Amino acid sequence: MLSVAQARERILEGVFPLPAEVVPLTEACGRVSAAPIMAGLFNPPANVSSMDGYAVRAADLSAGGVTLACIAEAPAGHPFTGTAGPGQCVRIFTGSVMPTGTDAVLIQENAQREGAGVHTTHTLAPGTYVRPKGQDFAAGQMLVPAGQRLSARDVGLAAAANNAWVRVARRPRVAIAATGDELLLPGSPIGAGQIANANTPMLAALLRAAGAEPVMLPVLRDDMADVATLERMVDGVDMLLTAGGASVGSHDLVRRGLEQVGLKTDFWKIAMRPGRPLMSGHLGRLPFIGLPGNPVAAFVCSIVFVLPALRRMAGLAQAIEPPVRAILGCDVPENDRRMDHLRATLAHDAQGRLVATPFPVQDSAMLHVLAQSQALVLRAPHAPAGRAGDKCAVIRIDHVFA
Ligand SMILES: Nc1nc2c(c(=O)[nH]1)N[C@H]1C(S)=C(S)[C@@H](COP(=O)(O)OP(=O)(O)OC[C@H]3O[C@@H](n4cnc5c(N)ncnc54)[C@H](O)[C@@H]3O)O[C@H]1N2
Ligand code: MOO
Repeated sequence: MLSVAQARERILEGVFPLPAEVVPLTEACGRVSAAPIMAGLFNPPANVSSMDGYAVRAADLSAGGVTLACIAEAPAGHPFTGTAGPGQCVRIFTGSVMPTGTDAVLIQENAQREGAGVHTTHTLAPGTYVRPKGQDFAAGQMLVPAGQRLSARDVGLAAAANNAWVRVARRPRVAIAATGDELLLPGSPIGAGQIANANTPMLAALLRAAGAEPVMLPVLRDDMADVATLERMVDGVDMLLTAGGASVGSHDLVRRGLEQVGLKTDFWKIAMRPGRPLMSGHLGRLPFIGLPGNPVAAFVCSIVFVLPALRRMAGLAQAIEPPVRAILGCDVPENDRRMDHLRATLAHDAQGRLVATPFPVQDSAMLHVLAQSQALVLRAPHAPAGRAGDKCAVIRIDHVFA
């Protein structure tokens, strides 16, 4: 059986960066830059004051005190067009362009205004309270490289650099089809043997939080012909996910149903818990991942396989997020040959270390446990028993909404 790492590599080899689109800056947060964001101007655009006060010539200020002639007032946005000569100053404010001839700012707290005169006993080094032109960035400078998920900070930076639009990777459109005769829409009257479909809403939410556009397909019956109709529902999508019908039961027909309409299965079954019956392949050129039906397995497989594939589609340099170091909060038994992903809470101990404590029952149908978990503790195949306090690696699942 393939290892988790091998399966993920195979999936990543079969997906490619999507074309770019141009979006208004206000829509850019969370998107991935598809071209470098460049500075269209200098910031600040000129030498500007960082305080309210008087633009002075530092050489004019002497230890014994001096009275300067205030020749103009130049608020931010209204630069003084003249020149301040020796013995002269200009009333300025935070953000005002430094008038020609001045080189320092006397803050108003250290000055006494006497009619047209400004008296001070303070001395200043040249450059005091002056932000030099381009201190933050220069015109033509690259500010954000391509292939980076844009933060609110990046949006502020791009705006300051006079960009109204940014080029970003198109959001991947991901079709999701749950399978199972027992599934009904949440909120339906539930009859004997029926359950509410948890996977479609959960996966749609996860995908949306990861920057993709979920396309929710109808629930498929446990019937090969019904599964085969999927082929007609995936026009214009970038990836197809199914959930359920992946295992060996005679009703688990996703693989066989899709193979009838051209699915080329790359692999089926991997050394992973939860998620052994994971499938992967291509339907024509469309990447396909068949998730197991148990909702916890479907979620964990999405974190481990689908999100990296989406990162690659978005053009992010790092498709696989490295696990985080933690220590175990309780003993764990030795592992078998399947890489395990134990649902766990996270806390900090007295030394500030991250402590991951797996739940005692790790059934892959227990959504309440999953919802209370903040991390998946990774247990390598054949890992020996672990003791509370031992180091471990975890995948955090407590980021916003995911
Ligand atoms: N004889 C074997 N049986 C099973 C094996 C095996 O290797 N040999 N593998 C087990 C493992 S591991 C998993 S995981 C499951 C995966 O099975 P399927 O992918 O075929 O999923 P289903 O049988 O369709 O459903 C499993 C379980 O999950 C419930 N389910 C399915 N879809 C949803 C949904 N959208 N919302 C809520 N719950 C859902 C379904 O009712 C079942 O209870 O197979 C094991 N069996
Ligand atoms: O993958 Mo299954 O989820 O171990 O139950």
